[in-house]
Amino acid sequence: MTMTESLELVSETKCFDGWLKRYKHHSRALDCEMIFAIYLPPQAESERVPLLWWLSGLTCNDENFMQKAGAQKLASQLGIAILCPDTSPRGLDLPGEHDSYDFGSGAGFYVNATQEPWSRHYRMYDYVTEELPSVARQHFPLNGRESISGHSMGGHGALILALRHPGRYSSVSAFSPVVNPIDSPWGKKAFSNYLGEDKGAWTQYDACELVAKGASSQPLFVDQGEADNFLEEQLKPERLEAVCEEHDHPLTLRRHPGYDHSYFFIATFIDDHLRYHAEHLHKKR
Ligand SMILES: N[C@@H](CCC(=O)N[C@@H](CS)C(=O)NCC(=O)O)C(=O)O
Repeated sequence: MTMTESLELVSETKCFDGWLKRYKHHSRALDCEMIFAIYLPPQAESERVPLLWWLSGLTCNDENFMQKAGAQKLASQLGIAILCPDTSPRGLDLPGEHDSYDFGSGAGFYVNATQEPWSRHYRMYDYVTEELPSVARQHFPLNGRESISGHSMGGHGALILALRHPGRYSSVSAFSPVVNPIDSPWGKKAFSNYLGEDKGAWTQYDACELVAKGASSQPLFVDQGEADNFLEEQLKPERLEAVCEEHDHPLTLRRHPGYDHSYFFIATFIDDHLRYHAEHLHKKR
């Protein structure tokens, strides 16, 4: 039996004939109060609509994408809902949690932490794959079809969730993803603290490792700016390209000269991603 979760409406704003709503709820997976945002297109007033998950990057919450990507106009036309979770548990004060931008609050990395004190709350993998989908199904007119996308740490999240759940997401895409976190400074810092020093436990959260393992054959669509200041040290898209090539895994990797890591890059290409996801979400089965 599933319990109906209660949601508190934080705000609602009409936008391109649909509604942008923010809700607060108690997360059982994270054991704290969380806020998420959902854009409901106008079609949701009379029918069930498909859902695009958007996972944001370091320092973000549920608002960055909704305020900066400019996705609502086309999502409204295409009849797609978009749900943005926050990027970490909130309202806690664990030791060191707020000391740096790339670890702790705003930096949950979409993993289930196993190390104290993080393991009590930092279970973003379960939150995004189990708890929030169940909340969304209970409260919104969704038709059960889902796709997923994200940026940077959230691009990593989108790729690993899709690779680990074959058949669940109709399509997956990412902007500037951390494709090989087990070998990037951001990933090493997060995984050693959340998961411990046993690197065997890290590989289940690494897109390159999952592709090498043949976890799923889902095509990957990635956009990367060539003027991104995190490109060489943290993101390393050439690693994903090489492993996909070696294992014959379908990948579309577009490199865009001059674009950086910011939401201006995302806003420039978000329509391509929305159309890509709409094509898969609306496909007749
Ligand atoms: N030092 C930068 C690094 C963090 C960063 O670039 N975050 C990206 C995701 S990895 C972002 O989306 N920032 C929030 C925004 O641009 O709205 C900062 O603190 O903003």
